[in-house]
Amino acid sequence: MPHLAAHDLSVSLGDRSVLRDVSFAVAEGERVGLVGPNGAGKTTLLRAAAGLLPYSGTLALRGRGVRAWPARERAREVALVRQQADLAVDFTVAEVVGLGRAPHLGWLAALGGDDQRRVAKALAAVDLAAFADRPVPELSGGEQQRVFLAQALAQDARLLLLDEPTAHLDVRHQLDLLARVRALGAAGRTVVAAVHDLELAARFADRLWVLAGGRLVADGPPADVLRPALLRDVFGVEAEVDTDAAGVRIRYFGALGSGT
Ligand SMILES: Nc1ncnc2c1ncn2[C@@H]1O[C@H](COP(=O)(O)OP(=O)(O)OP(=O)(O)O)[C@@H](O)[C@H]1O
Repeated sequence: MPHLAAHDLSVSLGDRSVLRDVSFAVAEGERVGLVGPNGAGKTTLLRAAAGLLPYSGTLALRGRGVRAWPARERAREVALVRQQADLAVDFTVAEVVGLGRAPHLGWLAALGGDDQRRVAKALAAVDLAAFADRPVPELSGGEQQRVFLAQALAQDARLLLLDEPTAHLDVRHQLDLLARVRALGAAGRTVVAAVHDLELAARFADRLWVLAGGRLVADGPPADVLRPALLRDVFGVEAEVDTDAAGVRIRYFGALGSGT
């Protein structure tokens, strides 16, 4: 049974049809890169998969409709790391990551020894062990992003939905984070991550989904999907693509219609 599967999934927000007839299946342990132009519906797809949006069609987590799962049970199975999560309160890094343990604890129960160990492990996994006692609002955007990834890791969900996890990261932390995400897949976690940088997406993912105008227009191995014709038609850029054992490299010549 797929870990996550959709059939003719459609989502409307307000009176706008944002996802249309999207079908896919993700196996346990697969790493999917979700790419597409601004406004294509990537965030919406991730939020729907987390059970946060009404939809039509089917969207099943381990064979059961995502909205049919009791919220607490679903939170042990799925973690969504949003774009630019805002934190208004002055929690420390360790406290915020500790919140990821909530679905595993009794009502208002304190973290036990095992929870503390998982928090420490999650902090180490994102290279933030030294930041445990720092207030989160004082951290840089990229550091905060790693805190929220650590929170999802501490949550110990089998399915990680990541919305632009590398957006605020410097290049070392981008590569480092995606390598860690790859390792999570190898450890049996399923990852679906929206990533704007197509080369980075190709580097970590087994499979790319390309969304355009709310439709899934391509689904396959990165080297098959990232062809010049698709880059032109979907992303509006002229580019050359080299594929070899080291990965996919894209040389951009310019945006269509911009005269560059
Ligand atoms: N609450 C809302 N009501 C109406 N339309 C919305 C709402 N939220 C998002 N949309 C629209 O849905 C479309 C898809 O948005 P979404 O955020 O899923 O795109 P995205 O692919 O993640 O974009 P980006 O790359 O810019 O983050 C956009 O056209 C957006 O304007």
